Amino acid sequence: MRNYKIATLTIAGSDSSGGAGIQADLKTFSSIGTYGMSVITAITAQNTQGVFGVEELSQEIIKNQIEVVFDDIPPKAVKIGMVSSPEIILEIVKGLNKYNPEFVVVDPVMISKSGYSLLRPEAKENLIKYLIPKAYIVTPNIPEAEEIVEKEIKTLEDMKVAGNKILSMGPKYVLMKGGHLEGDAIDVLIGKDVFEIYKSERINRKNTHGTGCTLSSAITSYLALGNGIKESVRLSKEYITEAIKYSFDIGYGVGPVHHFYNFEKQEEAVCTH
Ligand SMILES: Nc1ncnc2c1ncn2[C@@H]1O[C@H](COP(=O)(O)OP(=O)(O)OP(=O)(O)O)[C@@H](O)[C@H]1O
Ligand SMILES: Cc1ncc(CO)c(N)n1
Repeated sequence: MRNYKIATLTIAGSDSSGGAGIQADLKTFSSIGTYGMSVITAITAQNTQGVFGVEELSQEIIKNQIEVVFDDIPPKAVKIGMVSSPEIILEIVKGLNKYNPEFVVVDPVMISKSGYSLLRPEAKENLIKYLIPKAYIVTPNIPEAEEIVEKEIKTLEDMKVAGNKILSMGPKYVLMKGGHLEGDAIDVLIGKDVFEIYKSERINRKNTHGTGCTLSSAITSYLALGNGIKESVRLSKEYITEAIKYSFDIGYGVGPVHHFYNFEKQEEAVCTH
């Protein structure tokens, strides 16, 4: 059930072409039915063909955005995406410590689909040491997980081993995303007493710009709306699978996934005035 009085926040980078980053996150929040807000960490000049420039925002304005948002509309769940520098990571961790949101979803964004690095190499240490331990759930894809555990991942068994290693770094749950392997798209959820496999058929489409951002924002929304972790991931996997199925050609490169908007009657949305 949608509830526009439940706020969700994305702390991430802007994608000027609207397919990934902040823009994908806000589209997902709206489509699932939470009130979306944003703290922008960096601006990327990006389109379906690649990333052509990045400008990080200052620590001051990032801190300022976090404080004014939390002081006015405390989000129930927060998603963290592109956080490119060690200093930006520390600023965000300070904010999380100050406000203690119930759910923190960390998508450890490192490299864009087009191969552009969105995390400075020197930021990896802070990501692992300070941000991942704050996560309720962390959602690495295969290359990100390989970078975090410093080991190659080729099979489902490798995914389990790496997932457990990441779990030992402090988050409550790890969702290992298998989109980069061959065959079915298999994601694995690992927690202390949780082990779940989410499987969908691989959809043969080139337009997968923003899949990771969309999945982690969907999890953020479903958690905020009161679903448990397994149900949140199940619903999010369903969301991303449909979004990829109906992705479309726009631009000359890797197009975006499609966000569905179900404009139900006003009275069906929970939104008391
Ligand atoms: N071709 C596909 N068909 C079906 N599901 C897919 C496909 N590609 C990815 N997925 C699913 O999409 C979700 C995102 O996974 P993926 O591994 O693509 O994330 P990502 O690499 O972080 O994305 P991004 O490049 O946007 O950061 C996962 O649930 C994955 O299983
Ligand atoms: C700003 C931004 N965040 C995340 C991604 C995901 O790769 C991207 N392409 N751009």
